Amino acid sequence: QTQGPGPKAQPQGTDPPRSRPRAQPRPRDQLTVSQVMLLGDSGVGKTCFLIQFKDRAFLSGTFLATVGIDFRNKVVRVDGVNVKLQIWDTAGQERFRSVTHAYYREAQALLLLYDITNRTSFDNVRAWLTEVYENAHKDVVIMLLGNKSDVTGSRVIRKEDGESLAKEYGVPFMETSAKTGMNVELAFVAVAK
Ligand SMILES: Nc1nc2c(ncn2[C@@H]2O[C@H](COP(=O)(O)OP(=O)(O)OP(=O)(O)O)[C@@H](O)[C@H]2O)c(=O)[nH]1
Repeated sequence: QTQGPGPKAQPQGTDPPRSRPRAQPRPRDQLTVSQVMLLGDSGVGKTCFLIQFKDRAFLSGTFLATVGIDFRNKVVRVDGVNVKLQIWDTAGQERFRSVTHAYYREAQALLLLYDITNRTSFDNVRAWLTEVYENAHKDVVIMLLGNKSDVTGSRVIRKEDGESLAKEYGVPFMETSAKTGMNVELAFVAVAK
């Protein structure tokens, strides 16, 4: 004769049922915070680069030089992990250098921009890197970006020149456009990674 369904007898000698373990946050749900600093000469497009990343917008024809430092947050997902980027947009003008210096040490990543239509901004990359090596944390992640790559007529810095300068300093390089959005997200994700 087969037994019908019914409550199963608790086997003798077994442990009492335990309460369910509290769910631990999986690594993919954790939020990592990283500080990223935008550097480079005044007018290379740092503020536009940040606005393009944050809002996917480009304010054409307007140039309001940053005063001191400004910052915005954005969360990016890298390899299944959420990374909150705290992005500091620094003033490129010399007179604000002492303000921005104070932030170097806290930065975990630096995006150093030059303008492909402006030779001086490219030549000044060496001076920016000297400042970085003197003031930033030794493990800081640095990336060199040739911005305004959407401009074709007045380009004065070839892509190869940017690549070889980056190679000389052992940093990764990309050409970007804060206007079209080309490589903007990619650059932030690369440093977040
Ligand atoms: N065509 C083009 N113009 C750009 C691009 N990025 C910025 N600009 C223009 O360049 C000018 C300067 O841009 P900003 O983003 O204000 O420059 P910045 O580096 O933040 O300048 P500071 O705040 O003084 O350090 C503005 O007139 C922008 O419209 C780009 O990718 N392509």
